Amino acid sequence: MDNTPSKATQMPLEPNKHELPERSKPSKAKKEKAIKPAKAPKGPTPPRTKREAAPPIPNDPDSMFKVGFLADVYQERSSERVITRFPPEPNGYLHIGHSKAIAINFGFARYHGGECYLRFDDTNPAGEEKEFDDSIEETVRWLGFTPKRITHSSDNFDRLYELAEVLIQKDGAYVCHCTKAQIVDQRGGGDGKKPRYACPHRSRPILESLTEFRAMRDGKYKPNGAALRMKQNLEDGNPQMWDLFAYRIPRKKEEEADELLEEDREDAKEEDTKEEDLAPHHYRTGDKWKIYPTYDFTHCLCDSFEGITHSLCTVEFELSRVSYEWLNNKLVDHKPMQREYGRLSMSGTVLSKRKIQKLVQDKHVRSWDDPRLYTLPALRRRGIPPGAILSFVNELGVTKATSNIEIKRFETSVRRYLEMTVPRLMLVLDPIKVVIDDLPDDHLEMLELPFSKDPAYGVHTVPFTKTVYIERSDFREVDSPDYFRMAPGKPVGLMKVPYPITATTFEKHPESGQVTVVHARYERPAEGEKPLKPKSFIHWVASSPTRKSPITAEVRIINPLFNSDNPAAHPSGFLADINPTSEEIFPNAMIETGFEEIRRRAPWPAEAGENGSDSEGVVAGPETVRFQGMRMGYFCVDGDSEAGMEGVVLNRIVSLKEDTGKD
Ligand SMILES: Nc1ncnc2c1ncn2[C@@H]1O[C@H](COP(=O)(O)OP(=O)(O)OP(=O)(O)O)[C@@H](O)[C@H]1O
Ligand SMILES: NC(=O)CC[C@H](N)C(=O)O
Repeated sequence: MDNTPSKATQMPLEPNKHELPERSKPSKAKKEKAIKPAKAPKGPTPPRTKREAAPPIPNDPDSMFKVGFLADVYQERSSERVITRFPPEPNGYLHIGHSKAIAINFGFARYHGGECYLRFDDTNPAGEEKEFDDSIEETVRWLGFTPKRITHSSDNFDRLYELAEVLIQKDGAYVCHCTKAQIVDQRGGGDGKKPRYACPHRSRPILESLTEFRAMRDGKYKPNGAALRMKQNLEDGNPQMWDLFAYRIPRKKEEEADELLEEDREDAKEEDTKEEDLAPHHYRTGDKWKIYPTYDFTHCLCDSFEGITHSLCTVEFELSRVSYEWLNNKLVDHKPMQREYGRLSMSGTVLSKRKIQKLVQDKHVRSWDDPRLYTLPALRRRGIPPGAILSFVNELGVTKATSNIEIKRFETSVRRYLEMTVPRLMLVLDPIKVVIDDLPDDHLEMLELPFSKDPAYGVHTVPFTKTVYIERSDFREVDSPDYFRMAPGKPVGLMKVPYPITATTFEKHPESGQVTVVHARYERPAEGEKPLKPKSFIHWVASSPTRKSPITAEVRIINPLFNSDNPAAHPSGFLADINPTSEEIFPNAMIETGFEEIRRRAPWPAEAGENGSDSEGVVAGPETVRFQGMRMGYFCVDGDSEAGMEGVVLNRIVSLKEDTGKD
């Protein structure tokens, strides 16, 4: 029997989601007012975009449960203790969309004083792995949720099998040997518009189906040679009632045709031919089973076994609600209530496992957790705090409509969160040396810098010496009246340094012509004179071997991985839409010494889920070392860093929302 996927809403030929793409996702100053954009020389220019208009952050992190869709869902069934589940298939890493499902399922239970289980929906052995199981669990904990129980659909394989026999005995299922084409025809053809008619096997005697089902179990049939179908209602207008599969004999390698890339499609076919007779190996049950229950048979029953009260899933399962209830009514007493909410999808990126795999395989990105991706491990590595993700989801709210979100909006939300939470320090991405000639060689002044606008964060000290480094883009060889940073003859403030400095001369590399050193004068006023007031202040770091300053680092600036909002729609394929400057590397960045304290105190502030010492959270990784690099953005330490203060690698989490000069 051919198992090629088909349009689910019209023709639910194979009830496993991998065989049913179409049940599927909707096609898927002291503000320095004086600082003006300047034509900077090469190098990073501090961000100067206007403040993005963004919706206000709901003050209440539980607002999504108090009003709207989820409040209504609760009202429908409020008399029992709430039990929910988050049911991922362990066949890949979770992505941003899953954070909504996690926030909803775990959050709903927590809000109502109930419990939520993490259930691995492992009914499709091809592609499921323990590695994904582990990663998913860690991600859920990283988001700050503790599953009350961790279960697997496969825990119930014996019980499900027994119930399948019961269903046959109740004349509610039959073994079918039709080909895919025959089944399509029985269901009214490809568009479902022709008359529907019963499968010839539908009327076979109960005992015969029972014998054949046992034969399926015992290996008499090759993959797809027979299937157990539910005897539903062909008259019903809902395709989810047209005798869905309950059990199937899968091939070793399954196609996920909804996501299959053209180039992979050919490979997959070849492999399928070679391996088609091999039974798949399940990562938990091994080779015990040759037959596997479908999603439609499994999910509702497992929900019932676990005492789930509210089974919350995404809208593509709305039509499935009827079959969900039909089967539970036939076989079990406890009846969970399925309700469907809108998916969260991100534009400007790809979330499909196969596409991400291709990006990794072809080395467009380093790995599945490359910070340019929108898998949750990638967002974690990029330094986005779990709280920022939850706040983003809460901000969007929950309705039945799909939230199609632009990367820009997500970043605005993250930026706002970081602005209120992380400490600040000075970091120079692309340094240029400044020698303040009139300061003594051994000048060492310790200056106090606050870690935040919030005094609770405290202060730290940084050395100020004769040699400092500033951002290359903060210097211009030729001054102009509309330029307010460093240029010959123009005083500029160094943040928190008592007096301004004025560039006097500069040296250039004979070949590259690049400025190598700027010489400056310290504008200490003579007795009785008023100090000069610079029009702008720039960030800097000092050179002080005794104070171990600066700390050097490689900084990776994360830009969008794709040029367009819809990479999948690119006529030459999504790979053709890759942004060649999705990652900019600054190998010689410099950080001031406050970094040591931030690193020591991380996670600072502590985030739910990053509480390394607590067995329920996850071990705080390098990404929990987060700070605002003043005027430059928000940064975190990348796992590629070495352990000490040498070999630090930073990722820029997001740029700053404000124009330059914000202290
Ligand atoms: N984009 C999304 N928005 C909201 N919820 C989602 C999204 N994607 C998956 N979910 C929900 O997360 C839960 C676990 O999903 P699972 O990993 O099994 O789904 P999936 O549809 O295979 O995901 P994928 O997008 O990786 O194909 C399900 O309840 C599913 O409905
Ligand atoms: N009902 C659901 O939440 C569906 C979960 C299921 N693992 C999926 O395919 O997406």
